[in-house]
Amino acid sequence: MATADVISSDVWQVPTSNAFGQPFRLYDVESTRRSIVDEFYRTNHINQTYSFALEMREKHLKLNKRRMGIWDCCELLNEHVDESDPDLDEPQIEHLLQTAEAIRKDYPNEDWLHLTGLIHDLGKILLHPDFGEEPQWAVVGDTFPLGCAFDDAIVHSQYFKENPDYNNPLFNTKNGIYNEGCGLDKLVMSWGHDEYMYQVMKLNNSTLPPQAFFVIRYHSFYALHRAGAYSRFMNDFDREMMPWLHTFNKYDLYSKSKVLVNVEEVKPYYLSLIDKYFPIELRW
Ligand SMILES: O[C@H]1[C@H](O)[C@@H](O)[C@H](O)[C@@H](O)[C@H]1O
Ligand SMILES: [Fe+2]
Ligand SMILES: [Fe+2]
Repeated sequence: MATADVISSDVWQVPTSNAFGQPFRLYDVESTRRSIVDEFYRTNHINQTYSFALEMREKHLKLNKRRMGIWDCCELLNEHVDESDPDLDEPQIEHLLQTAEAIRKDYPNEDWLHLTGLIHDLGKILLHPDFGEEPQWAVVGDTFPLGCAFDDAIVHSQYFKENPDYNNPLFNTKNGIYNEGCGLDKLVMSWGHDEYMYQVMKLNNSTLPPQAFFVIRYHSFYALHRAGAYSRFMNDFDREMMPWLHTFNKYDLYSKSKVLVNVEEVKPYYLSLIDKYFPIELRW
């Protein structure tokens, strides 16, 4: 049998361009999604203040909006497209499965990391009417700490000039209200799907390992995991977790593509992982 024309590879291939044929995470050049993404970051940077983040914690961490299982949430998220993303305009369930399947190819034995891929963006459910239909700027996009100066490494940092915290002397010094080495856990991050999902996992007693919690909580903190900004706030635990965040990011970012995963085909495998690490029904 002739097999020479079948190119198969055992490792997942990192693509060189996104679904629109451009490099990933280009925010400053003309691109298909530029105006949507630009406007997204303008409103995000103006409105994400320290007090707003605290208000949103108060509003959403009671987890009194809905009861459902992890897979139900994946399906519910299907109708939403992320306006902050220059690299993808597919429904979210595809992004979740693309991430998880790419990880699975390279780390066949780390089932917890497959499931982390599947669930990492489920916090975007805050866009749904049952959760108050939060605006995109309060749910998606990169995250950053509040209560200290905004770093230039944050995407579109020019828009922070109109953020009320920018001129608040309590918050606008280098370290603001924090001490170096205090640990990332002490930082109040801009509100969004990362922190929400981290808390959902924690408050519903997921048995996933600490690495999974860390990855989900900080996967949008590009200023840190890509540029090293704010690393002065890390403690030993954070430094131990960090390599997993770097590994995860490769699959989260570069698996975005127009080649879609067949949902029904992989569903039984992911249902078995959900069953292993989560209760049947969670509070959201
Ligand atoms: O546009 C994307 C998207 O919203 C992702 O879910 C988030 O994790 C990224 O940080 C962001 O750049
Ligand atoms: Fe995300
Ligand atoms: Fe993602």
